[in-house]
Amino acid sequence: MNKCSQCIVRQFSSLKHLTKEELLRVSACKTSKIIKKGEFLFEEGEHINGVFCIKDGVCKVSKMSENGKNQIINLINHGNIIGERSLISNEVSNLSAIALNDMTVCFIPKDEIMRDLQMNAAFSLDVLKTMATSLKSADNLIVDMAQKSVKQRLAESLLNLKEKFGTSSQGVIDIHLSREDIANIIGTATESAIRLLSELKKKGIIEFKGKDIAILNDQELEKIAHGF
Ligand SMILES: Nc1ncnc2c1ncn2[C@@H]1O[C@@H]2COP(=O)(O)O[C@H]2[C@H]1O
Repeated sequence: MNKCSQCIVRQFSSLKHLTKEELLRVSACKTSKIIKKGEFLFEEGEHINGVFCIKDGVCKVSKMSENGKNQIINLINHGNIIGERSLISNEVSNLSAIALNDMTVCFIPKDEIMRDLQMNAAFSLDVLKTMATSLKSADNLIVDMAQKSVKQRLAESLLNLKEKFGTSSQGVIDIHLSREDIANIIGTATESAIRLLSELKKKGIIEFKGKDIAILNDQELEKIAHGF
């Protein structure tokens, strides 16, 4: 079994604050899992009973509304922990998490994480900091949804995706998203997302390489994102 103390992604998450003894206990009770592209880590309404530490791969966290529309709240990659909110609030998960590509994750059971949260203030504070940051991004998402046009949200999302995932050697944004995923990030119908992407392509601002997208003119996209 891989030891948490030797895990390279630990430095990116709150787990970096755990002591040697705490890490040994976590290593002893965690389970490593491979989650294939398209599989659920957990579903909305499920008792997760622990947290997932993402070692490799990316998942989307999303919520299904009553009218059957799916809103992607965030894309979460390696070095992050997910599932901490419902663990702390002792509720079922408010969101689903689905793998966007093959993932390697470690599941740490609730009892161990609760014990660490109670005993290790630096760890708890870091978990709080992460939750505060994601609350801030959720604030921004609400305002963007209410005040920005779909076109602005698309431009902003493409720039954010490029910043977060970088570009591959082919020059495309280095995360494979379906057109439906893009629509679910910006909160519109898939057909509208496709139409707006084609408009950006016609203007030479982006280009398609297969299903993937390369940004050719960041400045123009910034202008659109700001409503110009
Ligand atoms: N805006 C966000 N940014 C990053 N992570 C989030 C965001 N919203 C939810 N999550 C994570 O997704 C998880 C879904 O299950 P939980 O609510 O237990 O815990 C949540 C967080 O770990």
